[in-house]
Amino acid sequence: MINFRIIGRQFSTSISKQNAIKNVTVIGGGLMGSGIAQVAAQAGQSVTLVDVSSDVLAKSQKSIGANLGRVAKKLYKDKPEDGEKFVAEALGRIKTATDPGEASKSADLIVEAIVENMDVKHKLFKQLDSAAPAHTILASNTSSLSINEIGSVVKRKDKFGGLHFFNPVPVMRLLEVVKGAETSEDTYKSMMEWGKAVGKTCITCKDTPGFVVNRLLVPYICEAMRLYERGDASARDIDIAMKLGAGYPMGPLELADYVGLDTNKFILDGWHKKFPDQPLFKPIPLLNKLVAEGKLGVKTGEGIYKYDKK
Ligand SMILES: CC(=O)CC(=O)SCCNC(=O)CCNC(=O)[C@H](O)C(C)(C)COP(=O)(O)OP(=O)(O)OC[C@H]1O[C@@H](n2cnc3c(N)ncnc32)[C@H](O)[C@@H]1OP(=O)(O)O
Ligand SMILES: NC(=O)C1=CN([C@@H]2O[C@H](COP(=O)(O)OP(=O)(O)OC[C@H]3O[C@@H](n4cnc5c(N)ncnc54)[C@H](O)[C@@H]3O)[C@@H](O)[C@H]2O)C=CC1
Repeated sequence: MINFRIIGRQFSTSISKQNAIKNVTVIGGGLMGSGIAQVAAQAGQSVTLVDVSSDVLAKSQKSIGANLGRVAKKLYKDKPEDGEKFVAEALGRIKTATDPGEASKSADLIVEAIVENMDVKHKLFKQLDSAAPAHTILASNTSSLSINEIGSVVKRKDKFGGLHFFNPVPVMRLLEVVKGAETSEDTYKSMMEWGKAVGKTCITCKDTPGFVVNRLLVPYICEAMRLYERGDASARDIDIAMKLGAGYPMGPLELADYVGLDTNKFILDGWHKKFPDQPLFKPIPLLNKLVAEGKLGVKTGEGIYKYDKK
């Protein structure tokens, strides 16, 4: 087992002996999917990364290469040639594809990380359920939707659950493993073992809105946006306050841009629809305006803040 640290966080690239999952298909090559593909490949697994867009896949491969380089720099500080080998080998384990059905045929585990929309996820999971072998576990990386509701369209309900990663996936050490009402004990154990094998500390959570982290974090981010919208403090000062006053690595408004304002809006709108009386889930005009203008945060070069385009 190789252990290493990044900014004080412990990582491991071991493959657990009990982990029977060797072939992983990740659907969605955006922010989260590319990170999930990276950590699985780093752990020695064969990965197929799927997206509807070839352009997205080309961009993902580029960012995975760069992020593997950051990991290698720390892992092989004194042996850069070994670092180059590590990057090349991990990249070599990642194939890309645009057809989810075809890419499911050899998967032991499929992790879905596409847009946060129930209808789109349902359509995809129906297709995956009919294309994947009987033993394949299907999991969603949803931030806020119900695992039971997403899984309602699959026949293999015992082999369906939630695997919720955090952004940036290669750095954040937590994985929330979510048991749906019909997730079997075997599936749950396999998901926990796989999480450990890709270097994460796993916690278990029931299928409740936002699981643990987002149920606490999303209302916090939303309250910061409302504070800013009311003009109570500037964006910079709100972020400085939470970094220096509460010890957070990023302020809430920086974090909103980092997660993606579209994702924040998908989460809030979904919860508001389900729980219309909960004041914490009420729509935020500023968020709606920025998303309508295509200002989605870091990924589009502008959100609450402006960013240099790469
Ligand atoms: C919406 C949801 O459903 C759930 C969510 O994900 S909610 C969001 C959860 N995430 C957070 O809360 C993130 C909070 N922010 C942080 O932890 C930190 O600001 C951060 C790790 C993102 C960046 O840290 P930073 O110190 O500000 O910046 P930076 O110097 O670029 O990165 C720190 C280190 O991480 C490494 N790093 C950052 N991103 C990386 C990546 N994608 N891959 C590999 N390494 C990475 C960098 O190489 C750097 O390493 P060194 O310090 O050794 O050079
Ligand atoms: N952004 C974040 O910080 C986090 C997001 N999540 C969740 O992960 C999921 C993905 O989020 P992001 O990676 O941020 O989104 P993103 O917008 O960066 O990536 C989504 C990708 O899915 C692709 N896609 C859409 N429909 C598809 C389909 N039918 N088949 C294949 N690919 C398809 C899109 O082309 C896009 O590249 C969402 O459910 C989100 O809620 C979970 C944790 C953190």
